[in-house]
Amino acid sequence: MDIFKVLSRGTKRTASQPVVKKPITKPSNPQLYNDPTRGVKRKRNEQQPESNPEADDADGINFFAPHAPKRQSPEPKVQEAPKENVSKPLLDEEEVRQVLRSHRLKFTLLSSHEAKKKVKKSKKKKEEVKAKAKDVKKPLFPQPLTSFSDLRSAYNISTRLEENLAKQGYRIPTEVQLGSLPLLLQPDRAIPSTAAEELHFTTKSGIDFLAVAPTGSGKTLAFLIPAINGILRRRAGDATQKEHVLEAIVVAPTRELAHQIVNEGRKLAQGTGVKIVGMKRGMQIPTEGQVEDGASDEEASGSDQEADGSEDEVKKDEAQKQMTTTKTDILVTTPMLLQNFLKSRILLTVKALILDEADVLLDPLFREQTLGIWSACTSQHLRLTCWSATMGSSIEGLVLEQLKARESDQPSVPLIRLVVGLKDTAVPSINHKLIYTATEQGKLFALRQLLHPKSTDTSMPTMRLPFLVFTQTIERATALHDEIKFDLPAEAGGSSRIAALHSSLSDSARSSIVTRFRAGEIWVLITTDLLMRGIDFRGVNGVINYDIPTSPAAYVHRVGRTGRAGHEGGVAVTFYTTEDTAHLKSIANVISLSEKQAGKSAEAGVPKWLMDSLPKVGREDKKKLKRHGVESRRGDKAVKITTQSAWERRKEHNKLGAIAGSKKRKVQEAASDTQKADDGEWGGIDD
Ligand SMILES: Nc1ncnc2c1ncn2[C@@H]1O[C@H](COP(=O)(O)OP(=O)(O)OP(=O)(O)O)[C@@H](O)[C@H]1O
Repeated sequence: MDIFKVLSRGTKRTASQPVVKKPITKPSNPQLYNDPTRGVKRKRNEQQPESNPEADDADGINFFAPHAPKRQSPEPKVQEAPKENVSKPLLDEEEVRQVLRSHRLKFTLLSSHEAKKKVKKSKKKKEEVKAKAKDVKKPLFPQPLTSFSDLRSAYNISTRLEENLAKQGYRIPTEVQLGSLPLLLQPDRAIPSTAAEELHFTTKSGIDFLAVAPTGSGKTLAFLIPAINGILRRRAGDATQKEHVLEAIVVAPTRELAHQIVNEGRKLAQGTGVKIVGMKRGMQIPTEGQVEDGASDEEASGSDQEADGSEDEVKKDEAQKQMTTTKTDILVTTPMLLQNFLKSRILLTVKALILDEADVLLDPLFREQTLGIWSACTSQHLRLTCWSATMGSSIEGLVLEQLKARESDQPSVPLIRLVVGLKDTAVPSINHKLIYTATEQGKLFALRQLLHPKSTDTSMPTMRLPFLVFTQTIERATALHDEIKFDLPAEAGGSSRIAALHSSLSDSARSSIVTRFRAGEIWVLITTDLLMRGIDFRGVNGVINYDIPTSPAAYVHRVGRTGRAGHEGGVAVTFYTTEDTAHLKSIANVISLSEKQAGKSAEAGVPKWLMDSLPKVGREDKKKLKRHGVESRRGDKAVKITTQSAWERRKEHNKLGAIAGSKKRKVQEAASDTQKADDGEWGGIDD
């Protein structure tokens, strides 16, 4: 079997691949592949939905199978509108509660602006104020999405979008999709008006939304489907709209993640007429109300018109602007790229602002740029959605504060939070392992044992390539790469199989490494926290925290690069030395909570003696660690990963490089000899 194919094999079936009957192998990750109606006690006389034989065959576990797809015309209409009438009956309240409970979905109304207004009116009556204030955080029980077929039958999504989902091989909604899609597609249908009235809010103008769901649980689809469908729906109501109008912005912390979202979005939007573009340096997008630039433009054009031939020049200028301006419906960007472009410009047309990895986007590192983008989106109809696997209460507080600040210009919109499973825990299907080494060199030794497992290494977990190795700094990533790049034998590809990826590389180098890793050409990718969030490398079998993560959230995101989309067998190894023990407790807590969640003994990842002996980490120390990492790994000295001197290392590498080069040359020579021999035999056809 071709090793490259094995390494790059994805979980999804593409349209071109045939449906193959296979034995039922249900992945264990409870975030995926669940029966969305689990827990619902169905009434006897209830009509059973028709099953979709293809979906049944492919998964064998789709108990609530989608309706057989209606026949479509061979080439569906571009920009097809979502249909208007809705007939699918809703689940009753008891059924809704059962489904949400069994999938561990918890919805909370974080703010209801109307309730606050009422509180203000009755300011004098203290008790009443207290009672109303309690109303502000209330559990909610919105309708769940019982199957992807309901997206069309109950929530009006465009047929083309529904088809694209099926084409991508998505059969059953994940838990975060199950919980969020009805609310984001049609909040007034997902939450009955009586429930909203009871809590003094209305969903007429939509909702703002926070979702906290494990890594690899399908949050990208959960925000892309409503974004694309919202554009199609609005477009259907405005026949005059011919051009692409920027209606949704997705902000992600890294270029790699932004690029990935663009790709996912384009697959979903194929044939719908919705355009998705990734922001680039120097790119122009149409803006309105350019407070500073707009004024000078007017002045300039006024004076131009007075001069001879100026009208033509103005037209030329306009045409030039039009040509260089990128028109799109959805823009995916990093905070820095868009904020640098925006400066004082305003985006009036944007109706959806999506913050992927919202906690880091609203962290001090990116806060200014993210808030800058948010305040540039001045539409009254702007709705915010925030997504992450980890979300501290301070981030929720910040979102609430910002929404309140915009309250005077906005209609009354509730902020609803969805938490899937336990808040801030890693994907439970991963096997977590903490490995102690006394020294830094011990870590290198242990890493080599993982690279070249021997049957005698019983203390070491078995890790299958490919894997990701996280270090604390760029310098350490580079140094570790230098150290181990010749560790794999030349016959297996040698140094070409190991790469380092960090932010000081050029854009093209970064994207080439990501492409090669996705294609299975690179087997060990050494990186920094640049790659810890959002990146979906489906074939990754293991994550090695060569240097400990600097926060529990960083642990969750780093190890979440494996065990994605229900895949079992992912291994997360964290090395720690004596210097790390002071910081380890909060990470050990996440590990033991994840193990418990997976139904394993809490001691499986962290032995009790270790947990008991680890010191509590103080608030200030946590902050310091998050900001600067482990002290001893900063600065020049920390870069040294090996005991060998640079000279010795270089000598050894040169030797290994020469051996690898000579082997490669021999192989090439042998190949060219064969070619020559072949040529000789063939003789050629002379023209
Ligand atoms: N309903 C589904 N059925 C099967 N696979 C799915 C489904 N939804 C998403 N996936 C797959 O799950 C993988 C992870 O999805 P995604 O990248 O959206 O996760 P995420 O929740 O955003 O993770 P992270 O928190 O790490 O960013 C992707 O490969 C995606 O194609």
